[in-house]
Amino acid sequence: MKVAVLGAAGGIGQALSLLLKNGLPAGSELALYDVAPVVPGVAVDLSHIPTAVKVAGYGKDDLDPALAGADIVLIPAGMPRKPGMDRADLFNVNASIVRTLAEGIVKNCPKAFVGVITNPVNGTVPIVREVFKKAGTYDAARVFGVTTLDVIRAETFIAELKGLDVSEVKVPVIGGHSGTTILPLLSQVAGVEFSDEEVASLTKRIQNAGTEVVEAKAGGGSATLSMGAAAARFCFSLVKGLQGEENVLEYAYVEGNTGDAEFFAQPIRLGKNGVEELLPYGELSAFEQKAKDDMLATLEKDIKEGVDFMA
Ligand SMILES: NC(=O)C1=CN([C@@H]2O[C@H](COP(=O)(O)OP(=O)(O)OC[C@H]3O[C@@H](n4cnc5c(N)ncnc54)[C@H](O)[C@@H]3O)[C@@H](O)[C@H]2O)C=CC1
Ligand SMILES: O=C([O-])CC(=O)C(=O)O
Repeated sequence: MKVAVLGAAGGIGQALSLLLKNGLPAGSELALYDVAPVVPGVAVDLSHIPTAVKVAGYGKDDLDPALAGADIVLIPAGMPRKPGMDRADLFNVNASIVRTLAEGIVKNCPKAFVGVITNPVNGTVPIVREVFKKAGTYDAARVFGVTTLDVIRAETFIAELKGLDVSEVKVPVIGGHSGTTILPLLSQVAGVEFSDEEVASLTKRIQNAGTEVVEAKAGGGSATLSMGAAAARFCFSLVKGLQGEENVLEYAYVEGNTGDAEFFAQPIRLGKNGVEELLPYGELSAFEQKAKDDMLATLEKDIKEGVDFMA
């Protein structure tokens, strides 16, 4: 198993790479790519951890060898937010970074599973699709926008509020990955009752959790450690699917079949081919139905921005 992390020297990249070094199956290879000159050092540093995962660092001009033969590619490359910015404000800088990296994937490992972390996810995932389409190698089952951070935040906040064991809390989060496009389905959380006020305030907190971190970091970036944990969790699920484990379920932003928007985060079953099955997100409460109807125009605009960038 070879996993490539593109943007590996960044805040997310380093946290994620550490978790992968400690958690990938024995015999795996971890390829760390970044344009920042520190990346070989990050690889050397991680290589001193005694696990059976081989780490190599690749600088600016070595995207091709970093990607050659990769089974999974995770992309946390690009600029993070500062206070006062929306994720959409990152599009101009990050769109071309994602395009360049996707072109490298198409050239070197067109069958890899691609997990896109770079914001704005709502628009960067369509860019990856368009790059693959141009090359004639697009497979919707292999391209994922990583929305796992929304899921783990929802689990954490609900467990805190209700005094539950967080490992037992499962929360569906659908839609996109910014503001109101993030839609937690609190009506589907098993064994928990919420008042209308709790639904309203928890939904808002989950939607604004990224901004909560951006403001607390006061200009020093956005979520990196929790995102590293979220991306590692998603990657380990991809690995389990690849290895033939059954019933590996996750939520991710994919070109799916909900009929809501071209790309939409929904439940998926992972397997050897990536998305083995697109699953329905089930029944929505009146609150959730309205929130979904209200956000679709924003999500569609975000998707169109990515598609138009490649036109
Ligand atoms: N999907 C999600 O839930 C989340 C997404 N993000 C996004 O992830 C991205 C990265 O965030 P951080 O790690 O905090 O930023 P960072 O600034 O700490 O790291 C970004 C890294 O990308 C590298 N980079 C820039 N251009 C590159 C290129 N062409 N090829 C390879 N590497 C390149 C930089 O050198 C840097 O090391 C941001 O766009 C951020 O908004 C952040 C948190 C959650
Ligand atoms: O808020 C941001 O800019 C980073 C992000 O996507 C998140 O933390 O969910």
